[in-house]
Amino acid sequence: MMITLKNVTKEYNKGNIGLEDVSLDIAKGEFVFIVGKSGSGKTTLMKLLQKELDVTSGQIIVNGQDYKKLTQRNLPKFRRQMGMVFQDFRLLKDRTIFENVAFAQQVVEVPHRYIKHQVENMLEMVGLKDRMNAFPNELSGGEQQRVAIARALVNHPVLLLADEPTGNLDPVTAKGIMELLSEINKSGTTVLVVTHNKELVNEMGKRVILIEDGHIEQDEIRGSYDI
Ligand SMILES: Nc1ncnc2c1ncn2[C@@H]1O[C@H](COP(=O)(O)OP(=O)(O)OP(=O)(O)O)[C@@H](O)[C@H]1O
Repeated sequence: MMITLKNVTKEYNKGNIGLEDVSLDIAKGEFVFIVGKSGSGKTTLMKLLQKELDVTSGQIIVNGQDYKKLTQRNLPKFRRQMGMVFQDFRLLKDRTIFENVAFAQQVVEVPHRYIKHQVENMLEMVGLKDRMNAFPNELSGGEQQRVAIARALVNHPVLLLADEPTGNLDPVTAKGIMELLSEINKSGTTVLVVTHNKELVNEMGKRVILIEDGHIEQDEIRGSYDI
């Protein structure tokens, strides 16, 4: 399994429940949509998976690593196995497209001579190699999201977590981004996508997990999103 949650509960201060007694298995290589109303617990799940938050009770195991045994010291290295993509892209505005993607590699101290080659390969995959010297504000929203995806993938993560990756994009661009995520999945990366985009969820015929009030309400292999 890539992801296992066993009876996971996350309780915030003042008794606010983020997730309650959630158990879940996601196999290596799966593509999964996480859907549900605002406040249902989707972001809580993503933050627990990134270990940005700790569980109140229960167990999380990702790629063989039990989160309880993950020390603060090992956390950065562990997180490098995960790529993350957000609704608001989160690119560095004063860096070029190339530098934005290269930055992820400099952080992990990839030898300089490899960086250029790998960054260019990633930008080629997302169709933006010819824009590598542009700055983020010279790109459309969809293009910026492609850069963010290239950045998330440049260290070859086993797991890609995307929180509302198409939330700021028009329907056609959103579809292109979902198709790109699907292609990435086909090359072996496990992909989890939180989204409110019903049309795309229904069109893509992937596994859909519906969260409601901190519980898994529905989990279907080729699911749809009707609520
Ligand atoms: N830091 C926090 N402190 C207290 N309660 C919180 C905190 N973060 C989230 N919650 C509560 O936990 C529940 C789940 O929130 P979460 O952010 O996971 O929902 P969501 O499904 O991601 O919503 P959205 O679609 O609006 O992003 C909500 O009731 C929310 O109020």
